[in-house]
Amino acid sequence: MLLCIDTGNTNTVFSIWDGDSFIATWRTSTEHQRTGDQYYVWLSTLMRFQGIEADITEAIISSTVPRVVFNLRVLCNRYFNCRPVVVGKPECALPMAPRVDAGTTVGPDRLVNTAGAYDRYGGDLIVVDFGTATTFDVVAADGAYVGGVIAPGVNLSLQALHEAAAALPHVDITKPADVIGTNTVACMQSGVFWGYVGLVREICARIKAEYDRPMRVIATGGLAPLFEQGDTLFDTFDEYLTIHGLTVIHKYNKDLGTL
Ligand SMILES: Nc1ncnc2c1ncn2[C@@H]1O[C@H](COP(=O)(O)OP(=O)(O)O)[C@@H](O)[C@H]1O
Ligand SMILES: CC(C)(COP(=O)(O)O)[C@@H](O)C(=O)NCCC(=O)O
Ligand SMILES: [K+]
Repeated sequence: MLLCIDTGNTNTVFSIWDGDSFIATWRTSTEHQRTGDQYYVWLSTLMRFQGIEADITEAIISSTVPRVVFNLRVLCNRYFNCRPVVVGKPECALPMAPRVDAGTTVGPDRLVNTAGAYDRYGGDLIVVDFGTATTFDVVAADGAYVGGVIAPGVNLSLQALHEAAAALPHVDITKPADVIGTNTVACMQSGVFWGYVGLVREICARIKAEYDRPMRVIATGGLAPLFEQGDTLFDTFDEYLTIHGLTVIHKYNKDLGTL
């Protein structure tokens, strides 16, 4: 069975696959101090709790936080006796190389989203991933990542208001019914939520104008559903796009015979 690990700056998602069948997925916070042993205690407890007897023999890792990779490698080596494929490392081949400025390191999550989205939806896409940062990835007709946009994440924007202004509290994001807030919290939520709707709409419109071919917009990431409701920002919402991308890249490397 295959263990897929997707580490973002806030959360790390583990998922287990048996060939094309999805077995389970779990999420934990991303902390670079966590050791391989700690990951295993957490993971094996959840597996036992759900009665999953997974015989993990292969693993693939994508991490936007380079320093956690060491301990994730230890987890795979020590407890699953396998060498994980790490997206972004030279030994991990990609179905299509990114076409970006020389010397640019594209976030592995964006490469994974690109591979997953191309496999499921074909090319000419904008993938919007609502993570710690909100990324827009442009996937060309041939499936290559050809650039995009990085915007401050939704929660990051709220946190920045709280941290920079003495009188602004910590607030969770929600979709406000009205635009005109009648208290501080409602004003903040309105600013970030409706501001974000505008940000997504404007960036997608400008990408489409610049790209000059019809494109579809695919949304993913923890907060994407919040922006899905009632607004026509996206063509498709795909919660499991990144996980799917990891399975696609793993299969690609396996088929090459390099694993
Ligand atoms: N289902 C959810 N509901 C509300 N907030 C969420 C949910 N999932 C994630 N978040 C929040 O969205 C932000 C981005 O999370 P996530 O997509 O896990 O980011 P990353 O991939 O960068 O680690 C975080 O602040 C997280 O707490
Ligand atoms: C933009 C990101 C911080 C998003 O990470 P996330 O929100 O998933 O934690 C990550 O993709 C990254 O570190 N990228 C490197 C720069 C680039 O992609 O161009
Ligand atoms: K992400």
